[in-house]
Amino acid sequence: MEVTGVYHAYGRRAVLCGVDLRLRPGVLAGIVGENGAGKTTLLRILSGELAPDRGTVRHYGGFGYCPQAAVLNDALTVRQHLRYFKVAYGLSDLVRAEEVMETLQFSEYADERAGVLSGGTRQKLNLTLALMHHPRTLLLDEPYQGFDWETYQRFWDLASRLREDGRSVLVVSHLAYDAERLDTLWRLDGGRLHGQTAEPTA
Ligand SMILES: Nc1ncnc2c1ncn2[C@@H]1O[C@H](COP(=O)(O)OP(=O)(O)OP(=O)(O)O)[C@@H](O)[C@H]1O
Repeated sequence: MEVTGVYHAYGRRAVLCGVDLRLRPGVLAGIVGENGAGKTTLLRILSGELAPDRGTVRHYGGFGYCPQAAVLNDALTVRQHLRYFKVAYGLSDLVRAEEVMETLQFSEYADERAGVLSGGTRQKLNLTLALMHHPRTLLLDEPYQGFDWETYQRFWDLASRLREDGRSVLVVSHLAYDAERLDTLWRLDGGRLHGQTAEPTA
């Protein structure tokens, strides 16, 4: 993924003021920033949900986007969500989705309606829906909110395996607890990305 000169304002409020970012294959990267720094705005632009005022975003291959708030239909079961997304992604089977469910350990909820799931389990489903087509690039907005400690560890194992498999993963969070797990960490401040590691521009 390659991002060049992205600007965005809501009315007169400038939020992004020239964001440049390159994500190579096999890189696990993070963006941190204070509340209101523009992290979600940036991810919405990277995913194509929001058009930037200026600048370009190029994806090389498919990407998955896990938004901060799960977009689930409370009346549908977990399995129905998977079937719906299988069609949307044009997949021939649910093998990858089932693998992710096993890793996150919520396969036993397959026939539960989303409306009765706990916050953490909804987030597991949200993440599975973003991952199930095995995208080249993954964009994750606060992906582990609501996860218990064990699930949190499993999430990072999953992210490491994706990296080993040559995928790129971008995790956006308001806290940098996980800096040592990342290849690259940027801070979003003043509408721009600032490098935080020895190799700031992966
Ligand atoms: N649709 C919108 N219309 C107007 N202003 C918006 C809109 N969305 C976000 N903003 C403003 O843009 C700024 C950046 O918001 P954004 O949600 O991108 O920040 P964030 O870094 O993700 O914050 P948080 O950590 O609290 O989730 C904030 O001041 C917010 O109030």
